[in-house]
Amino acid sequence: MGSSVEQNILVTGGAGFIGTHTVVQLLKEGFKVSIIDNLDNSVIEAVDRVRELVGPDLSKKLEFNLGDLRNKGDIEKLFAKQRFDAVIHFAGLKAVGESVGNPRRYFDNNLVGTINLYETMAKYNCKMMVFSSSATVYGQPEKIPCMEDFELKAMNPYGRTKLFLEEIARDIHAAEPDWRIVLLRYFNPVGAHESGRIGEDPKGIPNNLMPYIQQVAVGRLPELNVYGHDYPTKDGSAVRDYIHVMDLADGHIAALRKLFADPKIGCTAYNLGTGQGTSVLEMVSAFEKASGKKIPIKLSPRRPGDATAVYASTEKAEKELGWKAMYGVDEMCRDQWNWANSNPWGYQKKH
Ligand SMILES: NC(=O)c1ccc[n+]([C@@H]2O[C@H](COP(=O)([O-])OP(=O)(O)OC[C@H]3O[C@@H](n4cnc5c(N)ncnc54)[C@H](O)[C@@H]3O)[C@@H](O)[C@H]2O)c1
Ligand SMILES: O=c1ccn([C@@H]2O[C@H](COP(=O)(O)OP(=O)(O)O[C@H]3O[C@H](CO)[C@H](O)[C@H](O)[C@H]3O)[C@@H](O)[C@H]2O)c(=O)[nH]1
Repeated sequence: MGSSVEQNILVTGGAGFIGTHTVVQLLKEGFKVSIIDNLDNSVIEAVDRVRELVGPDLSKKLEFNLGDLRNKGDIEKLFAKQRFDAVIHFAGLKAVGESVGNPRRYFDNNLVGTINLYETMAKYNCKMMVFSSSATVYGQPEKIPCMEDFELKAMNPYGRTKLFLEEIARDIHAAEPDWRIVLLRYFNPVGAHESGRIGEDPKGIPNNLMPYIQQVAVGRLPELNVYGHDYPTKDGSAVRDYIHVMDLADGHIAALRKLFADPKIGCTAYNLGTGQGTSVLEMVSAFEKASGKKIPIKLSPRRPGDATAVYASTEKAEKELGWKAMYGVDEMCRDQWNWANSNPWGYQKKH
């Protein structure tokens, strides 16, 4: 199903985890794609794998630009040479712990980079944006499932950049109503493309659960620390809404189509989750089942700042974007393992 007119999309951070998976789907859906990425948290091999996955013909519609959103000139160069119909804005730093120790780096990268992007988009009259927000803007939710109209809170500098960037988007739209902005609040993206050719490849020791489990499974790490076993949940471990990265990628296509089709979209937030809560221990056992590997665990104290249970209300995205996650945790673990098993060191050739 290609789009009738070929639309040109700028994807910031397109070499990263969610970016690469989304670019594959965009190309398959008939969009033309330009990536801008400074490769701060990614490698060019990931973009090469995207080309390999979509094949030589669709690869002709993909352009990679090495550039940093903090340098307005890098963005300007792209807009000066071609017209973009919309921007999907993934580029940003995302490590919560690092943001606590170095908030200036987060404010500089995430806020300044995004403001430069808006300025350049406005200058070239490109006023459609899909922005990567996060369930982190719900803080420690008092009620679950999280609904888009809940009060928003930030728990750390990273979360504050997402909250500020949501507020900035709402202010820009309020002042200039011709902007169309979709804020996508991702829950916990996991899994990989079913081919096992692209996936998440964090630098250093992973902070997030699934990349950590995956590195235990391939023998890079000895055991998983399960942070918290005394939460008031079914098995004492914390509950999250894990979502397959390919479902997430398709959520971006749905958001783009909504932007193009609905002049009244304004600036609107949507949750991208499955609506299902899964505990850490349930995730471990689903991964063991998918991989046939035993994951040694150590029950450890709670991680500071973690919420007990977070999952999405998916009604608004279903109703207004016509999008619903298709995959469950078994498929997420199957594809995560497929990626890990064939790329134990990620995109590196060998350690
Ligand atoms: N993965 C998650 O758990 C999660 C959850 C909620 C929200 N998000 C958000 O989604 C977006 C994408 O996340 P991801 O998991 O793909 O992360 P990622 O780190 O894999 O991808 C981000 C990409 O942006 C690039 N980048 C960062 N700063 C840049 C800059 N100034 N200029 C150009 N490129 C830059 C990085 O090199 C990287 O390739 C981020 O904004 C993140 O905060 C991620
Ligand atoms: O080694 C680990 C890593 C994680 N966990 C636990 O696994 C759960 C999920 O943790 P993640 O770090 O994978 O994900 P979070 O829910 O903490 O946060 C992630 O998803 C959020 C959205 O909900 C934000 O976007 C945030 O930036 C992003 O890191 C938590 O209970 C955590 O304590 C472990 O037990 N051991």
